[in-house]
Amino acid sequence: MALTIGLTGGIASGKSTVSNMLKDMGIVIIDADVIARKVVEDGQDAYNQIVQAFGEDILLSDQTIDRTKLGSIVFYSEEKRLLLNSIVHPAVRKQMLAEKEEYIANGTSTIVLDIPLLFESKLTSMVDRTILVYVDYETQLKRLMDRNNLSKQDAEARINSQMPLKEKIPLADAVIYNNGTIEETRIQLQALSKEWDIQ
Ligand SMILES: CC(C)(COP(=O)(O)OP(=O)(O)OC[C@H]1O[C@@H](n2cnc3c(N)ncnc32)[C@H](O)[C@@H]1O)[C@@H](O)C(=O)NCCC(=O)NCCS
Ligand SMILES: Nc1ncnc2c1ncn2[C@@H]1O[C@H](COP(=O)(O)OP(=O)(O)OP(=O)(O)O)[C@@H](O)[C@H]1O
Repeated sequence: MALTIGLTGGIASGKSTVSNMLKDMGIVIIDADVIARKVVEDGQDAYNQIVQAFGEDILLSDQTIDRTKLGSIVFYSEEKRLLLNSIVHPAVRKQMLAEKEEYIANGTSTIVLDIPLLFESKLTSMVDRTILVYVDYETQLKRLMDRNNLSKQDAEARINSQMPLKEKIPLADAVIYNNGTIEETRIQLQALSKEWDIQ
């Protein structure tokens, strides 16, 4: 029987770093962020709904969604964020489930769903077990500011739009602590892979 694992964390906590390690081990990854980009491409239902809800001001000259602009709206307004979530999340969920079922039908033994908002959106029923990639707040803030070239204020707005990582620890079946080096993270993942027979 297939094992479906939900990989979660916070923004810039190291999910992609861990999911790339899993990919290198040959594990199948379904990435919610990648799907969330696809379902808002021009011509998709969610695209039309976003333009209707947020106006044409959030479009770039090539008619694609200006993600920086939309981000600067939704990360500073819970109301707008919930509105965007209500448009995008059902389409993401549907696509993730379809991909998961296809992999299961093809006999894949382990499937990892990389979902940043797994706990916030109460999606744990989609998976058998959960892994949290944890970093402390200061490290998360610094890595996010460096990676996305964000001001402290913008980085904090993004972090604060999610459930605090500390509150996710008791909700997860396993925690990978990513404050240290990449190598230290890899060692924790290898130990967990052995324990859970991830292959
Ligand atoms: C707001 C948007 C336009 C910003 O785009 P941008 O390219 O700058 O960021 P990207 O999509 O790569 O997301 C980066 C990270 O931001 C965080 N994040 C994204 N959306 C949200 C949200 N609605 N609430 C909390 N955190 C979020 C996640 O940790 C994600 O990994 C975009 O994130 C979006 O459309 N979000 C709504 C869909 C969503 O919730 N996606 C997350 C997983 S389904
Ligand atoms: N152990 C580590 N040591 C140093 N830098 C790290 C470590 N882990 C991750 N990083 C860096 O921190 C940043 C965030 O990591 P990563 O992209 O893996 O996070 P993420 O959780 O996938 O983020 P998001 O969901 O926002 O895309 C990246 O620039 C990455 O290179």
